[in-house]
Amino acid sequence: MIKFENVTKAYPDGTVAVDGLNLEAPTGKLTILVGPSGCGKTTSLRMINRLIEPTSGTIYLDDQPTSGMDAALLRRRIGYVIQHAGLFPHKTIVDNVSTMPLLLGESRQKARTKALELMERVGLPASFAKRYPWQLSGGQQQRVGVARALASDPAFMLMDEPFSAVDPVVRSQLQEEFLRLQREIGKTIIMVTHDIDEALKLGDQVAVMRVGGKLAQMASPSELLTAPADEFVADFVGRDRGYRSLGFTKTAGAVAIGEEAAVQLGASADEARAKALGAWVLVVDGGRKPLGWAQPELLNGEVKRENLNLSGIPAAASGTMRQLLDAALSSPSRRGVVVNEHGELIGTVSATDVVKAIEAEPHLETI
Ligand SMILES: Nc1ncnc2c1ncn2[C@@H]1O[C@H](COP(=O)(O)OP(=O)(O)OP(=O)(O)O)[C@@H](O)[C@H]1O
Repeated sequence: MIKFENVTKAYPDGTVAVDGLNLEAPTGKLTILVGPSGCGKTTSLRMINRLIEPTSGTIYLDDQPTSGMDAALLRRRIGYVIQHAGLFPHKTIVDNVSTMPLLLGESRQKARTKALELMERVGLPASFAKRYPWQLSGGQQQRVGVARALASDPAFMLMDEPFSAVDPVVRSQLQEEFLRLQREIGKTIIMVTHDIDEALKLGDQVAVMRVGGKLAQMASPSELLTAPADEFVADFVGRDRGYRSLGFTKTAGAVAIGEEAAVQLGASADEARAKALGAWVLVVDGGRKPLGWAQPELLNGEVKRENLNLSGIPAAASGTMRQLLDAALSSPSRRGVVVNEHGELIGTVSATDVVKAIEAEPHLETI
């Protein structure tokens, strides 16, 4: 656990960057600090590993005040990932990742083996080991940054805008991978971002800060969306709150899934016409994985890939109401495709049925 108790930081020029911050980041969870530019997020983070010393108040690491600890030893217990990865430019990737284990006295061989394991874990091929940071893309450098922070197997991690220097597609990929990794490693993490969507997607809990370094609200993502503490938080969390909060509402059993008579790729136009409901028929592969929708009236012979409309986004039966609604709305037939954990067709849902389920059960279990 990382705990802030009444922590204030006033810079020598009088700027109060953080003002009486009380906050607890629970063990094994990902806590996100989010807020507008200049609200004191980075200052708060850097006070934890004492790159910045608080003016007053106490920060605890598992109930021990950090002020009494040796700063260098403290930093070894805490992994630190920053924007642009902050890699050593003159060191190879494997040397970057093994820096900390070497510092901690591990043999070269062991540190190297561990570094290669970690590289694999964050999705970097071993062939990158001998490259230098400038030979990697921004997203790959960020992965190295994460691997390096994990190298000493710290219980705590601080991450300052770790995914902000890459394009939106890579960013989303890195976020997904990171979530998967965190599910395995369960570190106590505090991450800073200015992006509320990132905070809501990744955080177990989210602390919204306002300029002047005060905590506006600390809550789970779904609570922030459904019960913002005040106008500032409501504004910061942004529009589409009702819709976005559905992203935290499980579908499990709440919406009836209808049967959908699908045809396989290569089926005749006659079969497609016979099985179509309205203008559209769903097309699956040999393993019953949905491929897209076809309009039998437009078919010239058998169902081919080029006949398929691919706009529908299938939802997992175990997913959220938002995914289910999105599946229905994105489908050209307006029937949202629902799949099992192997991606095989279960059936379809209509937007009306999803909305009915939401209305019937406004307090469905949230994630
Ligand atoms: N060394 C310093 N001396 C004086 N003021 C500083 C110093 N470092 C930061 N500040 C000020 O403290 C406030 C908080 O800065 P901080 O970097 O913690 O904000 P932030 O929320 O991380 O911002 P951003 O999202 O823009 O990175 C800002 O007003 C900033 O200008």
